[in-house]
Order: sequence, then structure tokens, then C-alpha cells
Amino acid sequence: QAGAASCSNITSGQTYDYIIVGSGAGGIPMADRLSEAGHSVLLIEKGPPSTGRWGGTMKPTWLNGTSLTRFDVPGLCNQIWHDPVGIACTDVDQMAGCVLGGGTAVNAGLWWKPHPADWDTNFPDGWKNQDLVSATDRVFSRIPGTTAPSMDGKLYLPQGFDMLGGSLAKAGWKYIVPNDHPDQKNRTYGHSTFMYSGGERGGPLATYLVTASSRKTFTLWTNTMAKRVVRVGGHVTGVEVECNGGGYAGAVSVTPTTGRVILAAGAFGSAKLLFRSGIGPADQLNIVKNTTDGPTMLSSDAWIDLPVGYNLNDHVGTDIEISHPDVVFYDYYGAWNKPIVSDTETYLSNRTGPLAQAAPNINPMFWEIINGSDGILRHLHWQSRVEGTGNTSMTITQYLGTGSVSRGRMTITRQLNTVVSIPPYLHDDNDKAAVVKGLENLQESLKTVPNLTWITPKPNITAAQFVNSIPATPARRCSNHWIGTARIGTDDGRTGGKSVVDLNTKVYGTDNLFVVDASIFPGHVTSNPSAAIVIASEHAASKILALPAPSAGKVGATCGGRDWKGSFHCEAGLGCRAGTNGISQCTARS
Ligand SMILES: Cc1cc2nc3c(=O)[nH]c(=O)nc-3n(C[C@H](O)[C@H](O)[C@H](O)COP(=O)(O)OP(=O)(O)OC[C@H]3O[C@@H](n4cnc5c(N)ncnc54)[C@H](O)[C@@H]3O)c2cc1C
Repeated sequence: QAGAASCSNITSGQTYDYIIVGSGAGGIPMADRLSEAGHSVLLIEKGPPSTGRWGGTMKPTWLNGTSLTRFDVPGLCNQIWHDPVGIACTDVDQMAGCVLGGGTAVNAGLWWKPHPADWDTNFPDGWKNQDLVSATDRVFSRIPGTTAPSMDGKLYLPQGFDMLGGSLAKAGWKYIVPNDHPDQKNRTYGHSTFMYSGGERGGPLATYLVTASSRKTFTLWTNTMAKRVVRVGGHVTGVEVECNGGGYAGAVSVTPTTGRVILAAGAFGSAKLLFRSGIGPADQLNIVKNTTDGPTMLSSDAWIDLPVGYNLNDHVGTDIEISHPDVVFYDYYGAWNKPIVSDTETYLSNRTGPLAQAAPNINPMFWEIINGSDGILRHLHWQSRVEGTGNTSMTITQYLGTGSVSRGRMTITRQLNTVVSIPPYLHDDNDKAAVVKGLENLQESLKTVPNLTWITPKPNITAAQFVNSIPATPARRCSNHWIGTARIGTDDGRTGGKSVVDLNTKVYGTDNLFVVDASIFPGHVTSNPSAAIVIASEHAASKILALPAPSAGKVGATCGGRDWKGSFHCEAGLGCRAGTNGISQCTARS
């Protein structure tokens, strides 16, 4: 691969049919689909390269002399919590990956085919489960995922899985191969499924980005931060960028008339870009106005009032801890600088052993659906890992997903950082009741398991007391599965609705600005969301490619200016206003 170019040579004046901001779960598949369709595509990523294939360099000494980096090795995925400098986003008050690949470069690789209700419960028409079938098939044909990441097909250190899975089976829970039965999420359990391939990270970085990069029409800039989009009324002409570490700062333009910009900078990053581009609630735009952006920000008469940042959601996480003498801890944290040498050797020679598995030995997964007194079915995903207060501990996190109705809000500060100002956790009684009921059901299922000790909660407090005792704050309940800040729907947010983008993922009030990432999800999915985000990106790509290009005289079409010809007049009611590059566009007169 060519790797990534820097943004220092922007002045060439080249334009792109599509500029995509952000190379995560949403951005990479989109870049591939649009370039595959023959368009010129620029993908802008503010972070550095991550995996070795793309020129990444960050690694522990035992990887020196190999092409691998910390991002490639599944057993090093948790290093993000110890050593996030230069990797985690610094403008977000939550953990997020600001490197090539975004969350898909730093995450634990958990990879799930969505339950039908993940789409049917929250998404609008055109985005229901039946509409997503071909996108899902495309994603899983490229990234099938595996329950046995080690290349010898063995599961290493399976004691936690065996003890807990065996206990659930005795209590009547059913074993499934999860991605063979995505619709079976009620009292089922199975092995964790990861997007890993060949004993390495895999995922979008190893598939979609590889095919995109093989095309001459595709360009990737890393270490390049998008500041805001350049727009005239509802028409976007380009993106203002700044090279990290200095260098170029200015605009890069889309193809006049037909070019489009797609924001895929994540639930915080895309919302922030919208704010800085004068799109969002007035209270947030007024904050931006009072920052260093102020002097060059669009004037308030050009602001588009949309509920960006509302509808924030995350899986509410509730951690419990058990211990059992059969469980065996593996020191994945030590694998950075004090690894077990024989394990590094087997990993390096044939991608086998514990280091081919995600830290900290994440297994098993189990699921239950709780029927609320409000008639809503709420999905619980339980995620087990072998770590805790002792060497035989397992910590199990319960996520409340599909069906949850609590929402929060993200906002921006005067330092242009984004924050969770209203945490989205457990504002609703039935959301809380589902969390409590799920815990009670698990306690019941495990109550006769010999030698199993409950560490948290202790046996002398009720599930409800326990759930209430944990603050509903990101510090205690966060799952790093942030979504929802630019919701998709037919209810246009400019006129009192909740939605920021329409069914084609186009921002209301614009004719060529799109958002395609976790931000558009109206509500949560059952399990870890990255596969669902990739599927949504595939689906959005089909919708965007099917949109007609703006035709002569319509909003967005080139008009007047240098290229004035008869066919460059605007339709009645539209004005011809200056854009960048000396080319003007037809825009609404308002
Ligand atoms: C530590 C951690 C572990 C996780 N584990 C899992 C898991 O095991 N399985 C799973 O399914 N999900 C997991 N997730 C969640 C999952 O990774 C995210 O939900 C997903 O990556 C979000 O996709 P996205 O496209 O919305 O944003 P991201 O993947 O975050 O991508 C956004 C990209 O945009 C870039 N960007 C932001 N602002 C700008 C800007 N102004 N200019 C240029 N570039 C910009 C960022 O650097 C980033 O690369 C985890 C998340 C974290 C943080």
C-alpha cells in the first residue's frame, strides 16, 4: 500500500467528488464504495497511521523488526487504557480513537450481526431490517468475523467460558453460534465473535481501506484535521483543514456543482464539525461564536437550527464480579513490556496462542430480552472478561441496548472540546427495571453453581439497591458506544422534529452535506455497535450513490462567475452566489 499522504501539498487546487472526514467504522466503508463507483474520493483523518499496513509505528519492543504495531495484535488492544497518548482523542471527554481506523483501530474487535429489532425498533422506513439485508451480507462477506481468532482454531484459556457457559446451560440458557442466529438473543449464550483475521486486527482497515487504496481516484490524508465545512447557504463547497504540527491551513474543495462532503468523524467529532459549520442549536453555535472560530464563523443569519448533540446515547454498563477457582487469569497488561516469551514466539511465528485473542480474555457473551411494563422489549447483552480483584475473578458487564429510551446530550465548550453534559443513563424507570431484572435473573441462574462467589454485588444487598448505588455517570456506566448526536429520521429538526439527517443521511437544510457514522443512530443496538455502523455506512453509500446530481439551475448547480453561459442561470427564486474557486452556485435566497 502507498500508505497515507500528508496534507501539506493541498495547494495543488485539486477538487474531489467526495470528501469524507473521519476514517472510522463509518468513513472507511463509505470511501471504498464511493471510489468503487468511479468517483474521486479524499478521506481525511486527523490522527496518525495505526496498523503496520498503513505505516503505523507504535509498538512494544517485542514487535521491533516486524511490520506489526500495537494495533495489529489482538492481545494488546487494552493498552489504550494504559497508554492513550497520541491515540485517544484529546477534544472529547470520553475515550475515542483518533487514529487511522478510529474506533476500529483501538477497539476489542467484537463483531456482531445485528438483531432484527436493532433496526426495526429505532430506525425509520427504508432503514428497517429487511432493507439492510444486502448491506449486512456485503459487510459479513468481507469481514465474516471469527469465534476462534488464534490461527490454530483453538480457544486459549477457556476456563472462564467453560465455567460460566456451562452454568448458564445448566440453568436452561441455550448455546448458539451468535452470528449464525442474530435473532436469538433471549436467554442464549455463545463465544465472542471478533472481526480479527489471520490472527491480526482485520476489520475495515484490512478490507475496505485496502480496496479503496488500490484505486487511483482515492486519496488518504492522515494527521489532517477538518475544522469545518465551507458552505454558501445550503451548499457545501469544501472543507477547511489544518495539518497537524503546522503546515497548510486552508480549504480543500469538492467538485463544483456535484461534489459532496460526508462527515464520519464519530458521534462527538461529526457533531462538533456541524457546530463549527454553523449547524446546530443556537446555544451551541453561540459558544462557538465566542471562541477563536468566531471571527471567521458563518454569520448567524446563515445558521441552520438543528438538534445536533441531543439524542446522545450509549449502552448503560453495569459491572458485576464473580470468582470461581477454575478461572485462570492471563496478564494481558504485562504483555506490553513483560510478555511471556513463549507466547510472543508462537504469536510471531504463526499467529497462535493467547496474544491472538482480545485482551482480557473476553468470553462468554450472553443475552436476555426483558419485557417492560411499558410494553417495550429491552435487550441486554452481557460481556464477560477474565479480570477483576483476584486471579480467579471474572468481571461481567451488562449493557442495556435496543429498547432503552433514556437519552442525554453532548455539548461544546469554549475550548472547542466536546463533553457529555447530560449522561444518557437510566432516566427512565423501565430502563432501570430492565437492568435490575436482568441482574436478578442472572443471580437466579447462577445460584447453585458450586464454588462460585459473588464479589459484586455482595449477597446481602438486593439487585435494585446495587443498581441504584452506582452513579449514572460516564465514569461508572460508560461503554464507549456513543451514538445518536445527528439522528436520522423524517422529522426535520428545523421544524420541531428530532432528526438532523434525512433518509439519505443528508443534513436537513443542505443539499450536499451528509453524516454517516454512529451519530445517525436513533437508538441503541443490542451488542457492540461497530458492525452495525459499517452496515449503516454500506447502506448509506447505496442511497447517496443513487441520489441525482444537482441539475442545471437547481440548488447547488454552478452558475454565473467565470463560466457564465446560458445554461448556468439559476431557476426562479434562487440566487447565484459566490463560492470558492471563483465558481458560484445557485442557492436559496433566504
Ligand atoms: C476503547 C474502545 C473499545 C471498543 N470496543 C468495541 C468492540 O469491541 N466492538 C465494537 O463493535 N465496538 C467497540 N467500540 C465502539 C466502536 O469502536 C465505535 O462505536 C465505532 O468505531 C464508531 O464508529 P464511527 O465511525 O462513528 O467513529 P470512529 O470509529 O470513532 O471514527 C471517527 C474518526 O474520525 C476522526 N476524526 C474526528 N474528528 C475529526 C476531524 N475534525 N478531522 C479529521 N478526522 C476526525 C477520528 O480521529 C476517528 O478516526 C469500542 C470503542 C472504544 C473507544
